[in-house]
Amino acid sequence: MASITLKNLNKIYPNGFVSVKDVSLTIEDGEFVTFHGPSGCGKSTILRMIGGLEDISSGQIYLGDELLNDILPRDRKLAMAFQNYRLYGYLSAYENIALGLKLRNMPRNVIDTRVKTAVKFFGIEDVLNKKVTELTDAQKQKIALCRATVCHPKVLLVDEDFAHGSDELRADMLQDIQRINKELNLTVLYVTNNYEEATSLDGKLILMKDGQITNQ
Ligand SMILES: Nc1ncnc2c1ncn2[C@@H]1O[C@H](COP(=O)(O)OP(=O)(O)OP(=O)(O)O)[C@@H](O)[C@H]1O
Repeated sequence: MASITLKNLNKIYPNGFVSVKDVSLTIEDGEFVTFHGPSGCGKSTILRMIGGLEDISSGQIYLGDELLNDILPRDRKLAMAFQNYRLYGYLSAYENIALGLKLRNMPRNVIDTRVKTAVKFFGIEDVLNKKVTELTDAQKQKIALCRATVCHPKVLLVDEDFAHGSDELRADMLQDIQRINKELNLTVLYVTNNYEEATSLDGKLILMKDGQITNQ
């Protein structure tokens, strides 16, 4: 089950700043959930805590019945699409997509099938053997999404800074993550500062202010 449950989640930084205040929330399996609020309201902090990139000060995060608090990020069955893609320029698109599968010691034929299925899904079969440095930003963005989905995560976490650079890249990314939600049945959590965008997306909208959810 890919539901996410946040129970009384708090994030207090060492300087005493409370970024997330007692947030409780249930996200159902397969939902597309958009977090929106002004800069600094804590929405990215929530995403980073779910992904395991930020320590939790108190509270619990569950994926289905599984408590995630003390599970390493790579073992959480979540994929993250954040800024900079973290692609390796000297490797080919294929090698970048396959990286996580290789680290998990998957058999070569399984890796091959998964990589080819992923590029087909995103319509970029033609770039498989190119080095990342030879790709356009639009292709790099899709390669990053291939890499995020190829490990068959249950949930995809996307921060809006993933699509940086142009409106076109952003529109592409939104289209892709909605397809990932609908066609691959992944639960998607998306963080955005843009109100019009947030209200135009299908699914659940979570509004935040000063570390709290305001529309519950
Ligand atoms: N290490 C830190 N120490 C103290 N405060 C921090 C630290 N990291 C982040 N913050 C503060 O926590 C608050 C929430 O940050 P967060 O990145 O979650 O905001 P956000 O709502 O996603 O905004 P943005 O869209 O600008 O990223 C901000 O006010 C930020 O300044």
